Amino acid sequence: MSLLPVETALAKIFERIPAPQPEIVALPEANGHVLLEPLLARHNQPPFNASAMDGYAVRAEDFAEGVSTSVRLVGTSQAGSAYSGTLNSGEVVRIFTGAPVPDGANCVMMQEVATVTEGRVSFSELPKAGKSIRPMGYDFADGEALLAPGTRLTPYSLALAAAANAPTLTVARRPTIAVLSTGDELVLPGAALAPSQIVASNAFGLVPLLSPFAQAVADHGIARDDFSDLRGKLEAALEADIVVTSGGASVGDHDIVQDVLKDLGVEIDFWRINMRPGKPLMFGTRGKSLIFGLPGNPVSAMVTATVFLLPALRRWLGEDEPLGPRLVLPLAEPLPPNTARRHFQRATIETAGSGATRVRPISETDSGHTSSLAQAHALIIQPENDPGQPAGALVEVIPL
Ligand SMILES: Nc1nc2c(c(=O)[nH]1)N[C@H]1C(S)=C(S)[C@@H](COP(=O)(O)OP(=O)(O)OC[C@H]3O[C@@H](n4cnc5c(N)ncnc54)[C@H](O)[C@@H]3O)O[C@H]1N2
Ligand code: MOO
Repeated sequence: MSLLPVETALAKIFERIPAPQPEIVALPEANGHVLLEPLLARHNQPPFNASAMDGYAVRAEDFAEGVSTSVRLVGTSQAGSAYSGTLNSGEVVRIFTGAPVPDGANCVMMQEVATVTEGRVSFSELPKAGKSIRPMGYDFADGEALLAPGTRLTPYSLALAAAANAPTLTVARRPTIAVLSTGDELVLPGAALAPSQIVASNAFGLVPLLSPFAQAVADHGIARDDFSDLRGKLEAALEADIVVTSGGASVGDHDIVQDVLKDLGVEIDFWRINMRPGKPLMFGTRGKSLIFGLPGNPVSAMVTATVFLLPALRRWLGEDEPLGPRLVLPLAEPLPPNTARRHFQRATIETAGSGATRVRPISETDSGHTSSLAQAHALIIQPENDPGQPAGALVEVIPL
């Protein structure tokens, strides 16, 4: 049986991902979307030379060492209401944080160093040109490209978009996703378990894992290992851009997902990857729909979703780095030798007393062992046939 290398499988998936489609979203709906057009500043920020302090706007040259130390208070500039005149030699204007610096002034002295007596102001420090002034356009200039296409929008970048006066953004349309669990033995959480029944847990991890990248993730529930039940439920699921099944992906007599998919006209691109957990992953397409047949084992389902589906979704959205974040960290303890399959090993990330961050493999490797996956902070990517690594060796990890 030949098993497909992980990279080949990813490349085959990426080949089937459509080019990103534009969609315009208002800022409050834009978090997590990926920009398709650059964010361009629609004005200078700040729009005028602005004071960074509550204090007094002065001409620094009036205070050159040994020269006049007291100036005459002639007015006020506050946020939203500027001082209209020009500051002349020997004059000072009361100013507040964010307010426009009057023409002629080139320095703001904070009020803590000012003394005001009978309409005149003196300072305990020497004013210097440029002090406590944010020049017009200091943050960004009108027309400047602030965020590039491919940027995933965060609360930080959305605050920037608002500051740039952009009420909407052009982003990539997100796919709709249908999740379908398969298996005669499955019951929903909360039910009383009859003998040989298993709680269907996969969808409860997959839906929140995929949701940040999707327009909607619909849980289509459980299909039985019965051709017509599975066919009907898969047919409905195929309305979505992406269909994700779990279970029935292997070689058992009840593993009929692939047969039903073929019957529905799905073209299978590949089946079985050279990795553990997750070997029986299946991928195919029908028209515009992509179908991922994940293994039923709970750890295999979540790991294959992390290794293949998340990059597929990032690619769909046109993200810069479709593989997502990767770290290289030293091992906190030795990593045992690997088999011929690439191993995505559960691990915790810890910060030692010295402050060094290290990754500690979790010895549990069973693909049905959900509690160890829940404890893991990362997956160590251990290459095929790796002879094992000593503590301190650097390994690549996928943070979870
Ligand atoms: N003879 C062989 N047997 C198996 C092979 C093989 O190559 N030859 N591969 C093994 C590997 S590796 C995996 S992974 C599993 C995957 O099997 P399936 O995708 O067919 O999964 P099922 O048999 O349906 O279920 C496996 C296991 O997971 C439980 N399960 C299923 N769905 C859910 C769910 N939604 N939530 C929680 N748990 C679920 C199910 O009850 C089984 O215990 O095949 C190996 N066998
Ligand atoms: O692919 Mo399986 O996940 O090794 O049990």
